[in-house]
Parts: sequence; structure tokens; C-alpha cells
Amino acid sequence: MGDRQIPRISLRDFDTRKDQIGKELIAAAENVGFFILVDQERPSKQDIQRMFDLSTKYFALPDTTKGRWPFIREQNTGWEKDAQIRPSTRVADPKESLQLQYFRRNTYWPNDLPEIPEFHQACLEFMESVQDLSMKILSFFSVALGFPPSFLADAHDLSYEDCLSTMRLLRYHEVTGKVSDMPEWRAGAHTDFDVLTMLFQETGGDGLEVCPGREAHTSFAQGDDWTAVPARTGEITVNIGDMLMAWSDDRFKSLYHRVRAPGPNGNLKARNSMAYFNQPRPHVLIQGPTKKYEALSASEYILNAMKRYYQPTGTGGPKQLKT
Ligand SMILES: O=C(O)CCC(=O)C(=O)O
Ligand SMILES: [Fe+2]
Repeated sequence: MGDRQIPRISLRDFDTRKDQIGKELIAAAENVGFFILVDQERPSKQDIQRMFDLSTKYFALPDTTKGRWPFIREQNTGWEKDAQIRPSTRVADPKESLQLQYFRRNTYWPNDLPEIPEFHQACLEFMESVQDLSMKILSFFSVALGFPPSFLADAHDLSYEDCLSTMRLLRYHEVTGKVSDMPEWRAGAHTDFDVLTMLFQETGGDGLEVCPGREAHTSFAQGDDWTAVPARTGEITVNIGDMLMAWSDDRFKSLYHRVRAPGPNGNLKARNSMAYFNQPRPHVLIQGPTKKYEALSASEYILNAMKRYYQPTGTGGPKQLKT
């Protein structure tokens, strides 16, 4: 197990410490690609805990209820159970998840759950607070890349009907049964194909590991030195996704990461996490300042990524390199 430092960045006194925070964020994006935010105003630790509590209540509902909004792969939305096969493991992650796309909030969300009447509104408010924080971070990255400060935030503006930003509630199953049958992975190794992921973990739910040096939105990089990222309720684990790596001409790194299953002596209980995937509006063209890669619209990028993610390793993804 590697011991690369995952930067911890405090957002305390954000307005007065902006310059310092910006420098730390950019250095973390360039040098590692994963970092942990602490001391943010919103979403607060209480907001995050409340969302975890609601998520737990949601996953406790009968499958027949959750199945009223089944996962639609082409639209990357809805509820799935034991259905996401990672190319790295070729088996389904032992989990269930609910993908909530903000723009489908009135058309394809569990919106009339008598057991959790507050669920819909709470998810909406939580997403909006994570969105606000995400946009603050993206404005630093915009400037660093030579774009106008609001360039990346505009591309992700939630007020547009086609904004693709998505929250995913995850619940990895409790581990039961014989030691020999226990899974090794809760989530197989992968990179995220979005721009920026804001991940919420819960104290006690360790298992997340990242592989600095094995960054890739193309498949050139190598490396096998995994580093654990501890799970602490209230903190936010942030990672650069493939799209931002492409958009920055590889200056910001999208790292492989995975979730290891607990061994027989670990915490075998179910593990909850929540991820907010910042994804640009479909028509937005992704191209970095030095034009290292051909411009690709976000919708083309996502389509290619979906193909890559639903194919076994080695069959290759889209080739974007000009040279
Ligand atoms: O559950 C986690 O901690 C990580 C989830 C993740 O990497 C993903 O859904 O892309
Ligand atoms: Fe991920």
C-alpha cells in the first residue's frame, strides 16, 4: 500500500483566504488529482449526515418501490442493484445506487415516497449546496487554464434545463457468508468520466483507494501504488474526472480509484457513500488551451465514456489524441 499524501485543504474563512485556497486547489489538481476538503460552510457536517440518514432510509425501502424508477443506461439515471459491471473486475459491484439528475427532478426522481416525504426536497437542496461549492472550485480551475473565471461554472449552470450534473447515492451491501466467498472489491478500479466529483464518505466506511501516477482519460499511464483515503463524515473527497483532464490538456489528473471490500476482520456492515458528478451541458465543447485534443462535445464525450465503461478491458476506448 502506498503512502502518497492526499492533500487536505481547509476552506475556513473562504472569502478572506481565497488566494491561498486557490493555490492549494490548483497544486492538488496538478500534482495528485484527489484532495480532501474540510471546514466548508455548506454542505455542513449536519447537512451531510442528514443526507446519509435519508439515503439509508431510501435504500431500506422494498426493491419493488425503488424499482419504480429503474436505471436507464442511455440516460444514466435511476436505481440499479448489482448491475454495474466494471471493466477492471468484469463482475458487478456488490451494491445498489440511485442516480439523480438535477434536470429530471420533476420527471424521473422518486418523488412520492410516503415513507420519506422529505426525500425529494432534501436531495434537491443538498445537490444545490454541493453545486455551489463545486462552482467555486471550478472558477479557480477556469482561471488557471486561461479561461474567463465563470467559463466552467457557466458550462455547468443548474438553471439550464439540460444541465447534466448528477448525484449518486450508493449503498454497498453488508458482507456476509463464508470468508472464501467474500468479495475483494466493493467498486472495481475506474476513473470518473465527469469534470469534477465531490464524494461524501461516512466514518467507519473505509475502503476507498486511489492510485496516483495511474492517471488516465486515455490509456497511457501506468502505476500500481494504491493509497487509502480515509472515510470521515463531514469531509469531502474531491477528484478530477476524465473530462477535466482532457479540458486541461492533461495538466489536471484523473486518477484510478476503487473501493476495497472489508476483510473478515473489517467492518462488514453496509457502506454508504454519495457522489456528486459535475458534468457540463451536452453541447459544450471540451478543448484545452493548447488544443492537445480535438474538440469534443460533452455529449459525445459521455457517450464514448459509456461505451468504454461497458466494454471489457482491452477493447479500447475512443482515441482522441491528434498525434
Ligand atoms: O463509494 C465510493 O467511495 C466511490 C464511488 C465511486 O468512485 C463512483 O461511484 O464513481
Ligand atoms: Fe469513481
